[in-house]
Order: sequence, then C-alpha cells, then structure tokens
Amino acid sequence: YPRLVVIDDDYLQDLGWINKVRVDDKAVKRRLEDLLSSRSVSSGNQSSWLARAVQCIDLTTLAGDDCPSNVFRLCSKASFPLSNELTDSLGLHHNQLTTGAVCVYPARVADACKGLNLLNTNLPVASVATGFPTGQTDLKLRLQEIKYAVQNGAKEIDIVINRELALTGKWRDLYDELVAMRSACGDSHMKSILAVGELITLTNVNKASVVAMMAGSDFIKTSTGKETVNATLPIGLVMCRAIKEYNRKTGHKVGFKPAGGIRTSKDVLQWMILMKEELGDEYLTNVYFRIGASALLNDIERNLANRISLEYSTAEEMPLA
Ligand SMILES: O=C[C@H](O)COP(=O)(O)O
Repeated sequence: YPRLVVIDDDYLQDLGWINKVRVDDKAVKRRLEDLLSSRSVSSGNQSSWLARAVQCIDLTTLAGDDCPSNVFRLCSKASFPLSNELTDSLGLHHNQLTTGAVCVYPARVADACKGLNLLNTNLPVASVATGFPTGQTDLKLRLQEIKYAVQNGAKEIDIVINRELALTGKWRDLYDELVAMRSACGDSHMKSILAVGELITLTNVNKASVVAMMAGSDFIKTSTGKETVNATLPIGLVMCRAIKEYNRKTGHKVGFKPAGGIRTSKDVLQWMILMKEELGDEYLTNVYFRIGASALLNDIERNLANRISLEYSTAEEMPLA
C-alpha cells in the first residue's frame, strides 16, 4: 500500500517518533479516491454488511435532557435493534443481534446498567468523560469523572484529549495526561477521542493518534459529534494508517471508532470498506471497530425493511431508533 505516513527509519520507541511524522495530504486524497472508486459492497451482500454494522454501533445518547426513561429506551433498542421480521429475513435468531455498546454521559451510566440488567443483556456501557466534549476542566476533575463512571459500572470510557496540548505540540504533556487517564480507567477500556475537527492538520491527527496509542488507548476515536467537523473518511484513513503502523512496530492492535455525523447506510458501508481494505477483516467486528452514532440505526432499519418489502419506510415508522 502507498505510504501516507512517513517515519524516519531511526525512530525510537518513544515520543521521538512523533516529531518525525508527516502526512502527505495529496496521497491521502488519491488513496481514498482509488479505494472508493474500485471497491463497493454488492447488492446481494449489503444486508449482511449492514447487520454487521449494527453489531459495531455504540448506540449513543448525549443530550442535555437525557433521563432514566430515554436511557432505558436506548438500552432496549441496543438489546433488540431490529424487528423480528428483519432478524428473520437475515436468518438470525431474535436475540442474536445487539449493538456493540450503549454510550451515555457519566450521570446516566447507572441508569444504563440498570436498564441492561433488567433486559438481561450483557452489553457494555460506555461513558464519555473528562469534561466531554471540550475537556476544559482541571486534570484532577477529569480523572475523578473517569473514576465516577467506572464506579457506576462503565466498562468503556470515551475520554477527550486536551486540544490545547495537541495544537501547541506538547505531545509529552498530552501523553502524560493520557497515561493518567488510562490508569484511572482501571480494567475498563479507554477510547481516546481526538476531536479531529479541531486539530487543523492531518499530520496533527496522525501524531495525536500515535500519542494516544502509546499511552495505552484501547481505541482511538475521531470525534465527539459536537465539533463542526466530525468523522470524515480522509481523517479516518490517516487514523487507520497510524493504527497499522503502530501495530507493525509494537505488535499491539488498537481499535478504531469513527463517530459523529455517520447517519446513513451508504456512509457506514464506506467506512466498512475502509476498515476492510486498510486494516483487514478483524476490523469489521466490534472487538476492533465501533461506530459512534445516534441516528444511523434508524436508517439501517429502513434500508433493511426496504429490501424485504421494497418500500422505504419513513423515519417515524421506526420510532424507537
Ligand atoms: O460518539 C457519538 C457521537 O456523539 C454521535 O454523533 P451523532 O449524533 O452525529 O451520530
């Protein structure tokens, strides 16, 4: 594959690597054009790809008016994302398909755990933390927030990185903060949100990805969904290459989570093609691939229903999503 990320041969297993990275923006554009024009999912395979996409969704609600009842509804939807008719059409048992996780604010983690428990579903609860979405609080408070979410039952913590440190090139300080966050997560997985829309250059995206992985992130995640620019394919490609390079140099496999603005079946199929082509089939499973999305499931349901009945339902006909 063409090298998009250039790292000097004499790199060390330390932050010296970061200073030697640059991304060729034109090569990123070319690779994506090539990928999207030469690869597609055949019509006959789209239903199974979309079912797989459902399993990778971190079904998310991150709203100011979240409350126990809508979090319970989210948990129900995550536990039984498709109607019986749709699961039958996919040849699956009714309780065989769930989303990858539910994702909520720290104050709603206990509600989500209770809801999933009532539904008898063994799905992880992911919590955003560290002053999500901006991260603009003291480090001590950000670490306390992680611990609060973990104590309430979150098995995955979606932290936000400190953008000031990234934008001013203080990669060592960023690394130190992330190591402290990793430690606060304990046994829970850490997903590091880079807020790529605020990092200005693809080179910064690559550097932030590498620092986050070096600090022990289980996943790197594009965005909070609250920035002006969220998950885009060029940014995703750069992050995938960082994951690949990191794996090649260290043997560690880090997961990837695009999030923010992924709303249609067409969008998600493009992301899955990117995963398959850049990182391989393992990155089409929810062990290594998650999609942070609040509205995507609705469109997938409508798309699958369309394949059965040849009628594209309205969003209102799938109200729970
Ligand atoms: O992490 C998840 C994102 O906040 C979801 O963003 P979205 O509402 O654009 O799907």
